[in-house]
Amino acid sequence: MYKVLVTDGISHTGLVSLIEHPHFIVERQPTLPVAELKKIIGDYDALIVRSQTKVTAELLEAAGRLRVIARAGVGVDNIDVNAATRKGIIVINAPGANTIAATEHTLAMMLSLARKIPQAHQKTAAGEWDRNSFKGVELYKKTLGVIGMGKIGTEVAKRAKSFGMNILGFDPYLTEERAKKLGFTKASLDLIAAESDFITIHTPLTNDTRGLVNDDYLRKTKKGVRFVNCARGGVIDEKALVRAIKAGHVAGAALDVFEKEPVADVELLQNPNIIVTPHLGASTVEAQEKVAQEVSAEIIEIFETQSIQNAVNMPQMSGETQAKLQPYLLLSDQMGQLVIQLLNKQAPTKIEINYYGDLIDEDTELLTRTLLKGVLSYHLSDSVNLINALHLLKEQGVSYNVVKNATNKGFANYMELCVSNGLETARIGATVLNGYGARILKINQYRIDVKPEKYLLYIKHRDVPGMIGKVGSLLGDYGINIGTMQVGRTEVGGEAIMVLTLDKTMGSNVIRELMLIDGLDEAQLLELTNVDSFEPGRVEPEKVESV
Ligand SMILES: NC(=O)C1=CN([C@@H]2O[C@H](COP(=O)(O)OP(=O)(O)OC[C@H]3O[C@@H](n4cnc5c(N)ncnc54)[C@H](O)[C@@H]3O)[C@@H](O)[C@H]2O)C=CC1
Ligand SMILES: O=C(O)CCC(=O)C(=O)O
Repeated sequence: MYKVLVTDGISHTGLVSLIEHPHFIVERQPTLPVAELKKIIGDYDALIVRSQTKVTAELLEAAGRLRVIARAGVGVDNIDVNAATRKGIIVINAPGANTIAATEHTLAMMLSLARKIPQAHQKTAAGEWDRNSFKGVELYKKTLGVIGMGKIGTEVAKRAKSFGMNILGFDPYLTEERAKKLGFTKASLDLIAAESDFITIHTPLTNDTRGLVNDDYLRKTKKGVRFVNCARGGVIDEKALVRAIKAGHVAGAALDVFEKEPVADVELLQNPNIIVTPHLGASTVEAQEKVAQEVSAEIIEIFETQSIQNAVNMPQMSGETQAKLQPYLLLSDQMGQLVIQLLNKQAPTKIEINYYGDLIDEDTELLTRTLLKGVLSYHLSDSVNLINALHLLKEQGVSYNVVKNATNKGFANYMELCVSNGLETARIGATVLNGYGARILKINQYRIDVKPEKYLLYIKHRDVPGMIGKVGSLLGDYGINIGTMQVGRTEVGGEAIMVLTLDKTMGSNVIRELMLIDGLDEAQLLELTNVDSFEPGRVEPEKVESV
C-alpha cells in the first residue's frame, strides 16, 4: 500500500480515483507548519499540496520514503524542487488545469478595477447610496498590454479582444505569425508601457521577471494606466506601484498575488485605488477538481506503471541507464541555463547538440531533453520539464539537431550545446572528468576549464597585461570573493575571456564599473539555479564520480 498525505484545501471530488484505489491510503491534514509536518512526513510515499504548504529542504530531510510531491496547480514556488531532485523525489504539477479559472479571475479583476465594484459594494452595503464617487472607465477601444503570452496570457487576451480591446502582447516566445493569427500585436515592453491603458501580468516569477514592473518601467507607462497581477507577487515592485498610484500617474491596480503572502502591507491594503483578492486565481470548483483529478491520476500512474507525465524535475530512471547518465544530468541542465544567458536571454530559434566519446554509445535522449529543458526553463520556468521539453520546443517553432560524433575531443566524453537566434550564437562545451566532476571546457570559441558554480562572472576583454589585476581589485573593493579564475584566448594580444566563480552575487553597479575598465568589452553575471551558493568557511570535497 502507498500512503498519500493531502494538505491544503484540495478538492475531495478530484481525489476520488486515489481514495477509491485499492493500493492507496489517502490521509488529509490541514495546512501545517514545516515543524509539524516534519513529525509525520516520514510515513508517506506521496504528498499533495496546493500553495500554502511549504515543502522545504528541511522538511524533505525527514521525508525518508517520499517518492512524489504533487502540486495541485501550476507554480511550484512553494516546493524546493532542487532539494527534491537531489533526494530523487519526483515533483509533478497540473499545468493547464487552472488556466480558465485564472483567466476568468483576471478579467473579473480588470472589470472590477475599471468600474470600482469592490469600493462601490463596500459603501452600498454599509448603507450609503453614493452614485457620484464611482465613475469608471470602459474597456471598449482601450489597449491592453499582456506581459507573458503563455496559456493564461493568451486566454485573457482572447477574451479581452471580445470586449473590443486592442491587444499588445510581450513574450520572448511570441512570434509575429502567432500574434497575427490570434489578432494581437507582438510588442516590446516599452511599447506596452507607452500605449497601454491596462497592463496585465502572466509570467512566472523568475530572475528575469522579478521587479520587471519597477520605478523605471512605471515612469515609461502612459498616465492613467491600470495594472492587473494574477500571476506571481514580485513581478510588480509593490512599493514602486504604490508610489506611482499616490503620485496620480497610475490610476489603480488589481492584485491577486503578493510579494509576501498573506499580504499585510497597509500601504497596499488601504489604498483606495488598489483592489485585492487573497490568491484566488485558481479557486473555482471546476479548477480545483481538475487539478486534483490530474495529480491523482498521475500519482496512480507513477506508482503503478512507473510512467511520468508532468514531472517538473526529472523522471525516475532505472538501473543501468540511471547510473550511466546520472553524472551528466545536472551538467546538461547547467549548460542549457548558461547558454541562454550567453545569448543575452533571447529566445532561441535553432539549437544544436553534439556528443563525443563514450556518450555516442549511450541512449542520450534524456541528456538531450535535459539540455533543452535547461535552455527553455530560463523563460518557461516551471512549465517545462523533461517530458514536455521537445513538445514545447516544437510549439515555439525552435528547431534542434543532435549529432553523435565518431571523433573525440581529447576527453572520454564531451558535450557541446550551440544555440542561435538567427543573429547571434552562443556555445558551451563541457565534460565530466572521472574523479573530478563536471567541467565547462568551452565558452563560444574560447577554451577554458571551469567547475560550474552558482555565480559565474563572464568577461570579454583584450588580451593585454594587467586585466586580471584590475578586475580582481574592483571585485575586492566590493567585498566579492573570487573562488576560481580562468582565462582563455584564441591568439596572443587578441580577444580573450575571463571566467570567475564568485562566492556571492553582485549588483548591476559592479558590472557597470567593470565596463569602465579600459580594454574590457563585456561583463555578464551568469547564474545557475540548480547549484547551492558557496558558504564561506565550507571546504568542498571533490566528488568522485564514475563515468
Ligand atoms: N493567481 C493564481 O491563482 C494563479 C497563478 N498562476 C500563475 O500564472 C503564471 C502563468 O501561468 P501559465 O500561463 O499557466 O504559464 P505558461 O508557462 O503557460 O506561461 C508563462 C509565459 O510567461 C513567459 N515569460 C517568461 N519570462 C518572461 C518575461 N521575462 N517576459 C515576458 N514573458 C515571459 C513564458 O515565455 C511563457 O509563455 C504562472 O506564474 C502561474 O504560476 C497560474 C494559475 C493560477
Ligand atoms: O492553488 C492555488 O490556489 C494557487 C494556484 C497557483 O497560483 C498556481 O497554480 O500557480
